[in-house]
Parts: sequence; structure tokens; C-alpha cells
Amino acid sequence: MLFIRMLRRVGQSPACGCWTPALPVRFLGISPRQIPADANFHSASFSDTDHPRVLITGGLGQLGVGLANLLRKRFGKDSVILSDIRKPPDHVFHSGPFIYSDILDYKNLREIVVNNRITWLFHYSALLSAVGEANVPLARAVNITGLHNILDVAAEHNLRLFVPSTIGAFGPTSPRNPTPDLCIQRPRTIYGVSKVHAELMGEYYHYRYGLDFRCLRYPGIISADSQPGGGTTDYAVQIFHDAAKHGKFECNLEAHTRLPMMYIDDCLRATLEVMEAPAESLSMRTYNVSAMSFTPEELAQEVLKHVPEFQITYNVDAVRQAIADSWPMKFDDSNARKDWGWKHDFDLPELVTTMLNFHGSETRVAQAN
Ligand SMILES: NC(=O)c1ccc[n+]([C@@H]2O[C@H](COP(=O)([O-])OP(=O)(O)OC[C@H]3O[C@@H](n4cnc5c(N)ncnc54)[C@H](O)[C@@H]3O)[C@@H](O)[C@H]2O)c1
Ligand SMILES: C[C@@H](O)[C@H](N)C(=O)O
Repeated sequence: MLFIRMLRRVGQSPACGCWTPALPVRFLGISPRQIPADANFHSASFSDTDHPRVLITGGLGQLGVGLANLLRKRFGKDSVILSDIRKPPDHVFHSGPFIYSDILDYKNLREIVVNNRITWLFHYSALLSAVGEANVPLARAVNITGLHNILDVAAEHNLRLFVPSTIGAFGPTSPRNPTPDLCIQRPRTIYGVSKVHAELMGEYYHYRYGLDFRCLRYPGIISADSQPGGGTTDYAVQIFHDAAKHGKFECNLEAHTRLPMMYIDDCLRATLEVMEAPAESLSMRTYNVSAMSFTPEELAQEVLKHVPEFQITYNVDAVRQAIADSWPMKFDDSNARKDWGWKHDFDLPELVTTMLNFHGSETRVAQAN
């Protein structure tokens, strides 16, 4: 049922800089199912900020389990609920609360938020760039309709909301080297279009309703103990598995394709840091974050230093190559560094050492010597 919220006064609220609606919400042609009449999203209580009760959607993908681990260390195991539409592996199921949640089911989402008194929501469900192109209707449903449900439930229940965006939110007409926070965004994938939509809708809800929306544009994320979900940057994860196991790797992007990348620990720390940043330190609601930028050839050269017999060959996937050619080569994240002190820990050499150590390549190196 729509909640009708009448105008008290028109204009900008000095506290949050957000608009007070001039008409009942249902007349605005937008779809928040409920917006609290007394919403003041910038005045979360001390305990809500210090001890949030967290829901992570799409939590069984490449990034969600690591995020849950990080947040549970900070806020306690039972304060962080991981959710997805897939069945969790045993070790995930036994590591803390897990719940089924389909973001396309608004009632289910609302029940979870209400029953668990959720205060922070990390919205990770999505179809990534390559799988999105393979199933546009599903990508549109999950990435756009699903996002609408998330925005509404967050606005309705006064949540602090994190939604990741991506280098894929830029396109061939964006400046690519470097790509600043504010520039032309005309992506040519359904993934990119849905992420620009998420950025704009989140910012709109923030300015219009005071929703505490926070968003980082992640580069390609590289993780050792979780698999990527079907993106264009997946090669930079797979190369380590194959180097350690077989000493060779067939790359589906051209040798000179330069893309921004980040180690997962930096990505998850950035996510927590922006969520904990005082609202007044955020001059924007959507930030680029960056760590390094490399090509497959440069990555292979670094791997070679650890695995002397390593060989890379190229068998280019035309769809992924076209996507990569339209994305930023290097990200300008100076606003994140200035506003809330973002600083990455992992450059290319540390990344490669860490990944190969994880995959036990030191054994291979020892055998080779
Ligand atoms: N991994 C990266 O390199 C990267 C880079 C930039 C941005 N991001 C963003 O970070 C977020 C997490 O990325 P990831 O790599 O973990 O993604 P992933 O593809 O590995 O996982 C996405 C998860 O969403 C779930 N999902 C799909 N449909 C759903 C539905 N209807 N309801 C609930 N869950 C559903 C899937 O089951 C999957 O577990 C995404 O929003 C992604 O766009 C990731
Ligand atoms: C870059 C990011 O959004 C994802 N890894 C993809 O390639 O689709």
C-alpha cells in the first residue's frame, strides 16, 4: 500500500540538503512504497552507526563472503546477515547468519529488514558485464528492478545503503586515461547502463528523500578464494589459478588491454571506510576508487618473476574485448583520497605475490628450481 506523505514545506532542508516533497509521493510518479513522514536519514543514532545490523544481498558471489567476514570481525558475527538466492556451501552456512533473499521479491526483502531490525544494507546482487550481455532481460530485471526494490526498502526503513558501481559505468565517449568522477557516462552494456541508473537513482533518493546512499565505483576486483561471476576483468583472477596449477594461461583479452584493478582486501576496506565516513566528509555520494592499472602482458611479466616457466597465450573473446576497449584504462580517485582518506595497500607486485602465495605457487617455484 502506498504511503501518502503530505508536504510540510517546500525547499531544501538545511540539515541534509535534501528536498522536502511538494506533493504526496504517489502523485510524483515514482515508486517508494513508503517514505517515513518524519524521515531524517542523517541522524542515525550513535548505536546504529557504531553497531549496525547488516544485510548483504547477493552475498554468495565473488565479494560477499569476504565482506561478511570483514564486517563480522568489526560488528560481531550475529550482526551481519548474508543473503542470496543460491544454496550456501557448508563453510559459509556455518560461519554466520545466512538467509534466502530474492531482491525481486519486495515483500521478502521487507520482512527480512523488519524482522532483523536491519540498519545497514550492502546491495551486491547483480549480473556482471559479460553474463549481462548474454541475458539482457534477466540483467535488466536484477540490476534495475531489483535496485528499485532495494532503494524503496532502504528509504522506507531509514537504512544506510551501499550500492557498488563499476568502471563499467563509463563508455567509449568517457575520458579513459584517467577517468574522473564526473564526466560523460554513456556505457554500451546493460550492466553499465544499469549501474549509471543505480548511481543516479541513489543520488536522487538522497537529495530528494535524504536516503543515506553511498556508492563506490569498483575497478576489476581480484580475489584468491572466491570466483568471479562472469565479468570482463575475470582473466586477472583466472591467470593466478592457471599459473599455479598449469604454468600457463590462455587470456581472453588482448595483451595491451589496460584496465583499473584492485585486490579484494583493498576493495572491502574501502567499502567499510566509506560506510563509516562521517556524512559531512562526503562531498559526493558516488566515488571512483582505484589501486592499480595494468595490461595482461604486464601482469604476465610480474607472474613470470615468481613462476619462471609461465607462458601466456591469447585467444580473444570479441564480446569481452569490445567491452574492455570501452572502459577506463586508469581511474582518477583523487576525490575519495581527499574526502575520506582513501589509500590502497596493494600495488601490482604485492598483488601477484599474495595471489601466488595463496595458490601455493611457491611449491611450483621450488620444484622448478
Ligand atoms: N567483482 C568485481 O570485479 C566487481 C567490480 C565492480 C563492481 N562490482 C559489483 O559488486 C557487486 C558484487 O560483485 P560480485 O563480483 O560479488 O558479483 P557476482 O556475480 O559474483 O555475485 C552476484 C550475486 O548476486 C546473486 N543474485 C543474482 N540474482 C539475484 C536475485 N534475484 N536476488 C538476490 N541475489 C541475486 C547471485 O546469485 C550472485 O551470488 C556487484 O554489484 C557488482 O556489480 C564487482
Ligand atoms: C569490472 C566489474 O564490474 C566486473 N568485474 C566486470 O568485469 O563486469
